[in-house]
Amino acid sequence: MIFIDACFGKKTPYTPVWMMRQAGRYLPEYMRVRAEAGDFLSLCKDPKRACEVTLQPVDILGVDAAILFSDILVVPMEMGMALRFEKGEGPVFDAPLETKAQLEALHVEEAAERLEYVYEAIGLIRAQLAPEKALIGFCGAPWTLATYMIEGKGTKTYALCKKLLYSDPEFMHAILRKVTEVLKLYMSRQIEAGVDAVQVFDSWAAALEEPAFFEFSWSYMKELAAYLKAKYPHIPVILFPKGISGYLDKIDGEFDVFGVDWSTPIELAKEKLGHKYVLQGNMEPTRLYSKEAIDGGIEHIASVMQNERHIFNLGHGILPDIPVEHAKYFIKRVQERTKG
Ligand SMILES: Cc1c2[nH]c(c1CCC(=O)O)Cc1[nH]c(c(CCC(=O)O)c1C)Cc1[nH]c(c(CCC(=O)O)c1C)Cc1[nH]c(c(C)c1CCC(=O)O)C2
Repeated sequence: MIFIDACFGKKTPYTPVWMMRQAGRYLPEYMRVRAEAGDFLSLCKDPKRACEVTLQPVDILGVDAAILFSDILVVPMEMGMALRFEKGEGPVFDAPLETKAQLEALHVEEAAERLEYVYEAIGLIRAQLAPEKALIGFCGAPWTLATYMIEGKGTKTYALCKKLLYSDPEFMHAILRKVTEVLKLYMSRQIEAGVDAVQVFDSWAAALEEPAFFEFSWSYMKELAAYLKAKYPHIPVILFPKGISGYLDKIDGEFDVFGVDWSTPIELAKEKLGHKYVLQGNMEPTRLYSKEAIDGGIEHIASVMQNERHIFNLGHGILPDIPVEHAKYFIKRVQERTKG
């Protein structure tokens, strides 16, 4: 698998490419299956349909890896927090985490068991995916999951999380420790079900100042990655802490690929981390609105990375109103430009 070779820094015939959020609303085929399923969470819990939408971008766009279709928030949901997705509002936990008793009541082993529908989807996908294409499993970082669990929904200020973090850091650590324990079990089960690589999304890493990032986010990412690398050395681990270009000097730990977000200059990531980790990324996702902008973005990244120790991707998820034709163009142009 060229994607897996690239994760381990091996030379590949071209730079493999996939897109974060590649299974999603910009694809009419996805919208059709979601409508059949009823709603988004029902789709996540339906292994056959989750398999179908995971495979769509591989068939339609020709990406080199599939990413499991699910959501990071199924983990706190199966730990026992009721979750709904509201139109225009995004995810909502109606009873956000406020007290130690609530934390105490959340499940660990049972949560990993209840996520059986994810493992079942992985089995179906791996059986249908072409052998040369990789299947990426994923989870949210403990910090990013904790932001939703504490705020109850997306937030601009992270006020509740930060109030807790600075006023009762021990409680914050207790939350992060419990989530990390579930993620160790969950990612082990994903690997045993058949994923070829795993990515941890720390979408809200940039909410934290430097010492807080290393204490409350990165330490748990590293702990999870080290656990998985010790247990499954053949499975590449990709870490994606979004928006932390100012902290790159202090990034370390046992993992294979560092996900570079679009706000971090790729030259800077290469200088600071390129010798230690394979880099993934980092085209500005809104460049997909224009073919000229796509060409310019690819040219810049390809000329810096030179088809070495690199996986092409966007620097965050694809937006729902991107024309499918432009997404196809991006994938094809990367594969052509990086040949040889
Ligand atoms: C923060 C986060 C979430 N989910 C995820 C993250 C981290 C990645 C990132 O930073 O983008 C991760 C995620 N969510 C989804 C995937 C599937 C795999 C993929 O194609 O990348 C992955 C990897 C499907 C999804 N997850 C969601 C959708 C849209 C649901 C729909 O309307 O069908 C999809 C395809 C819903 C979701 N899920 C989440 C939000 C905030 C939303 C609502 C956003 C919106 O409404 O646009 C939480």
